[in-house]
Amino acid sequence: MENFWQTCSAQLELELTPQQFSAWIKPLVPLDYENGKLRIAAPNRFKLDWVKSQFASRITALASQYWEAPTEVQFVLDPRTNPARKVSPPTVNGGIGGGTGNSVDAPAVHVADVRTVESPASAAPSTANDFANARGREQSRINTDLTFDSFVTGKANQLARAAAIQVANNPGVSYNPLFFYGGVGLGKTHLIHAIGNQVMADQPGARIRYIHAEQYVRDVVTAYQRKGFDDFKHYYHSLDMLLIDDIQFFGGKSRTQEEFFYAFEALIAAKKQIIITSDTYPKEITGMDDRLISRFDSGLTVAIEPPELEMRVAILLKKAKSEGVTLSDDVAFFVAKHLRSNVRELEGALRKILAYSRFHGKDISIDIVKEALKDLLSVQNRQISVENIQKTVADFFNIKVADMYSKRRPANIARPRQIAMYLAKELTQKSLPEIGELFGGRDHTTVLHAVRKIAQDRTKNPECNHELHVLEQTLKG
Ligand SMILES: Nc1ncnc2c1ncn2[C@@H]1O[C@H](COP(=O)(O)OP(=O)(O)OP(=O)(O)O)[C@@H](O)[C@H]1O
Repeated sequence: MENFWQTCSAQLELELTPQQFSAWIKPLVPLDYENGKLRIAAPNRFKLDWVKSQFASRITALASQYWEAPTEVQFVLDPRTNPARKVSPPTVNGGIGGGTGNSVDAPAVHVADVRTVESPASAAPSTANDFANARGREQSRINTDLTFDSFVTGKANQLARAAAIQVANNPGVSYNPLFFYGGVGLGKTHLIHAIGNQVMADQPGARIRYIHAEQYVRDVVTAYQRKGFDDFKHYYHSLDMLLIDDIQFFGGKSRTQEEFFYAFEALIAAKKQIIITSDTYPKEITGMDDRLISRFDSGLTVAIEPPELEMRVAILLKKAKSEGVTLSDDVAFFVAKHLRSNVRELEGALRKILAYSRFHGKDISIDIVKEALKDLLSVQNRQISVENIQKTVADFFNIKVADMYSKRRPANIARPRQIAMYLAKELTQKSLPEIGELFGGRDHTTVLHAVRKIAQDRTKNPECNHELHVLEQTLKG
């Protein structure tokens, strides 16, 4: 059973984001396996319900595959962390998300769960004492692996890294807040942990806190339930540095935004550093209060772009080296040429290659890579993704990928965006509404307009036709 759990965890780690993996899968403990029934313990009811709804079918499939027989997976509360205890009763109407003036922003999917669980924000300090004691490295939630040393620099992120170093050297002084934005898996989280690590090393007593925006929302919910806003405020307002990740999750959550606004004002006034990440630039975050948007933009806002080829190669070589493996340049180039979207994808591919070569006892060569990444490469070859189209078109017209999702309309951005929409319709199976969604939540009629306009231009304008031809060839590889 232990072996199964290792295999299953390794697989899920590949499939999920690091945050998802460490929040949901890591805390699970396999208990026993008997007569085709596997029991897995979760640390609390909140996690149990969430894991059951989100991951049960995947874990069941992996278990059935492993034991080569249909397996029933049962999730139970971990008896060690849950001696029969009283759970506070659900609040009645008017509680979380009740639509009253007092409502608070439960994370959309968790509303029912959050009400009944003692500590939904299991990673968050939950009592006055915990808040008061939230000191030091452990409480800061800084990941010590994510440092400037392990961060590879290239054109795509050199500005962001320079700003990060500047802020790490002069927290609260140079740029406040510092705001990083960019697509998934491009190193935003890594970079803010790197700042945290450096400041922690320079000032060991500093009260630093890294928090994912979803967790902050849950902290607000918990504070609301326990009438603990004084502790909450005291904790967040007295930090020396707040690193808040993926702030787009605050969109539409007005109570969270209000609390964050107070924390923001208090910290900035006290010259305490705030660093924020988001998948898009401040003005583009949907459902965000204008006062917050203007404050986000009041320090320095820097983009992190998808890594270029040389940087992808450097990342692969460095990551392999840290695993004690030397990759040949040929192999690194091969992988980097085929996988272009983000660093997380590169890491996943490298893990697969290393596992494959260890398992088969063979040295890593291009043939081994082709075998190990068979599924990934065939998907890449067969399917052109909208993400890929956006990146290729942005590169071609020398604009930022983020402009593909942005609401900005200058012609030098609007036209490439229309071309990307046209290509998305031509080269993928996506519907107009799906494409609109992938271009920053635009309406399908906007996509339709773009598709028609570019199709028409193509017939009339040879230069446009040529551009599209080049782009199509590039995308088809
Ligand atoms: N420039 C880089 N050098 C080395 N590793 C990197 C770099 N950029 C990203 N990574 C690694 O890639 C993985 C994904 O990066 P990270 O989690 O920081 O992305 P992100 O931009 O925060 O994405 P998301 O918005 O999905 O959370 C991490 O393991 C990180 O260490």
